Amino acid sequence: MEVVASAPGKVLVAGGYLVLERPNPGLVLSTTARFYAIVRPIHDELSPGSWAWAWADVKVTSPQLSREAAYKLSIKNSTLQLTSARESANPFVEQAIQFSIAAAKVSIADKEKKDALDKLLLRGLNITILGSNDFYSYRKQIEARGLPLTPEVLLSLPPFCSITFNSEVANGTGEICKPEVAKTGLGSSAAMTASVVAALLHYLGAVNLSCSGQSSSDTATGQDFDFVHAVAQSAHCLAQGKIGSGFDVSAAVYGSQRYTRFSPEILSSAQVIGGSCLPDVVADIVTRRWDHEKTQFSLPPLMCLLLGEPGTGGSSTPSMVGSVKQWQKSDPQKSADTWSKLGMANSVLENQLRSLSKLSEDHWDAYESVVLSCSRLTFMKWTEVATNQQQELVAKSLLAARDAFLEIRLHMREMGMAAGVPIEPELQTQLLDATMNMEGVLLAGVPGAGGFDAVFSVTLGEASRAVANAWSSVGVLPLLVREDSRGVSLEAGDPRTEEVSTAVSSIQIS
Ligand SMILES: Nc1ncnc2c1ncn2[C@@H]1O[C@H](COP(=O)(O)OP(=O)(O)O)[C@@H](O)[C@H]1O
Ligand SMILES: C[C@@](O)(CCOP(=O)(O)OP(=O)(O)O)CC(=O)O
Repeated sequence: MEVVASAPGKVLVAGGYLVLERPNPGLVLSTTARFYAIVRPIHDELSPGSWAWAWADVKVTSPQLSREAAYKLSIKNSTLQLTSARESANPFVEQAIQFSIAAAKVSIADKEKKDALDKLLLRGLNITILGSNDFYSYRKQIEARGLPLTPEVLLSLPPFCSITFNSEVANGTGEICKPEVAKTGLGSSAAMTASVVAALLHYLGAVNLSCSGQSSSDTATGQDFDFVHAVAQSAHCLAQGKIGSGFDVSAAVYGSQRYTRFSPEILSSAQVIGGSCLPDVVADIVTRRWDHEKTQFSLPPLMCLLLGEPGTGGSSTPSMVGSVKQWQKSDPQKSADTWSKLGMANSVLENQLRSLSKLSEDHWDAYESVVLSCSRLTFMKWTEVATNQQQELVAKSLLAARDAFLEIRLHMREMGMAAGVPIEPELQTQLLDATMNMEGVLLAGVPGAGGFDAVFSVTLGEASRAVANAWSSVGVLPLLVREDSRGVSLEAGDPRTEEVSTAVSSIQIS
């Protein structure tokens, strides 16, 4: 018996910083970049007498990191003890395993089923973790080999490539920092945690994800998904050592959405885990009333999400959040004013994108013809393409969405300036302005907390190709990631065997 579950990476297109405070929403798109967790037993059968054992074996393999970790699992406490080298540890995976097993035990009341669960655990857990190439940056390797910064080069990489590390850097104290995986900013830890939790909870019979279907609207309200979310969110916060807004975990579980954060008090028991035992903490967490809100939201038809890596270096979200919070304290009036303007602009953007989705449902022909015509024109000519009332509505909404986004960027820049952090750095501003002035471009911005990470664009029709070419020519690497509104999903099998048949694998770059 083998269970394979996957969860997507995210792009926060609007609501950065504000989403940290309830009830401000964030608009988050889930992506085609996915993490996969494969769970199978280590032993095919339970050896006689082993039912009385107190410990089970757990093996976690990360082929891309060439890493294998071995643990002993306490059947009574659901806790793990690392038995392999310390370097093999992975806090996100460890918390995901411990929380999932404890949660599965809490969710199963029936004595016979509890015994069956213990027997399954005693057969050991063999967990394999794989992340799509899209989560990792290959820019440096591409440049080092003198290859062009094009999506075609990325496409030629074998799937689930081994991961390269940023070079070790001294941190000023003479200490050598731990090398960090070079990332593209799609929320690898959240997607990885969600995939492990989903696969384990399904494997242990605590949830049934088999009917997860293809559309996120089928799954978004399911109790099973709420259970996966509560467990994944708690494990992720504990491993991360901080409570962010949680939009990344929510997108990994439910897919694209309008997200309002959970009240951080829900995790108060998880924070004091040092004192209380894990099963009690998990019993508390899964019975809490989780108050996060996720409403259906995704890009309207014929729109495309494109990401690019400018390669100007990464940024640290926690320190940027710290600076913004500091500014809120030191200048409450001005910061409240900027937040209120940002909140309004975010809401206009959301409403315009919603009305575009609605127009596409109600008046498809008008919608299609305007969007496709606009995809070949710069925004200044967009009103000219409308020849009837419905078409005019579509063109007006496109322009209103664009204006709202320009306003968002303006206030994000203001916020960055006031807080002393480069939320939309000057170099990015030039790139984003140039992109937003191209034919068929609706939006171009810095996702999430902003900074020097990836940039994104939302384009119309086939315009993404020209944008990708333009980005390549100015040294911005267009990524292969697109929007995919699906959250957690059960897979038919090991993604490596599925992808082998389709992959166009020519050059080895790692
Ligand atoms: N393919 C992989 N297999 C196992 N662990 C991985 C893999 N890719 C990333 N990780 C782990 O995921 C974590 C990423 O966490 P973090 O740096 O917080 O990233 P993010 O900001 O993307 O969430 C790290 O602990 C890293 O070791
Ligand atoms: C500032 C934020 O509101 C958004 C940060 O979004 P990013 O997408 O930049 O996040 P990371 O993947 O953690 O770097 C913080 C939050 O909501 O937790």
